[in-house]
Amino acid sequence: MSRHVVVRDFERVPAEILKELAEEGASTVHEADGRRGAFTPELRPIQSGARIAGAAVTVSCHPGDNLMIHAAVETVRPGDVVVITTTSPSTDGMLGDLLATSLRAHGAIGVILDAGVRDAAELREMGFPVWARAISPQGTVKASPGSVNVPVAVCGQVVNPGDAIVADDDGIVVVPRDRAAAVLAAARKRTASEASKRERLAAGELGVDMYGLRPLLERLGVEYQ
Ligand SMILES: O=C([O-])CC(=O)C(=O)O
Ligand SMILES: [Mg+2]
Repeated sequence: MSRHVVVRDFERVPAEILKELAEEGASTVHEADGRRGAFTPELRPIQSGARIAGAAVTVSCHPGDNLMIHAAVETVRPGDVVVITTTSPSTDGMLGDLLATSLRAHGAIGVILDAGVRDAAELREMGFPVWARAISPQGTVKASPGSVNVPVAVCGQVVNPGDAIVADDDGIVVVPRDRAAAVLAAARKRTASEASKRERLAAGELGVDMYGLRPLLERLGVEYQ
């Protein structure tokens, strides 16, 4: 039988860094990390306008079974984002307002769920953000072992416990813990340069001039008629 574990303690990206990563948002953070870390876009937010960054608590569940989400709750610390996946694809509604209430009571600020979510209206009402593969009433059981706070692969990315998860209306990005401070510095720079570009574009300046793209268009053989 394979070994299943619940890891209680691990290092997290510091809260000051997470707070600022949330302000930068998923797309900027992804660019700032050399276009790394973006989840493929199958997981969609069930609400709009939520923008969070937190340290990952990871949960690997048997499909159709939410036992390990319950086991994960006591490992959550304030500010964490719970990243849940299943060992084979599932859209069953593994988490709803009750589990969200329990996770929130221990400090979770949101959930990334590579499976189905339910009680969508109640979750929106609670203001508890969830990104999920599906919304589904399909219930799940509590019967199979899994693991908590081990590395998980979700939507093309590996998430280690304690990594930074940044999620908003654009999607989800993971930043490895040891790169988070450097990525934040790069994101700040990018945001500053975007502010001046935004002003110039609003004033009518053309991207082809601002980015110096005319020689490129010419080199590529694009003819103006
Ligand atoms: O209880 C469950 O299995 C999932 C759910 O609906 C909830 O957390 O509210
Ligand atoms: Mg429910």
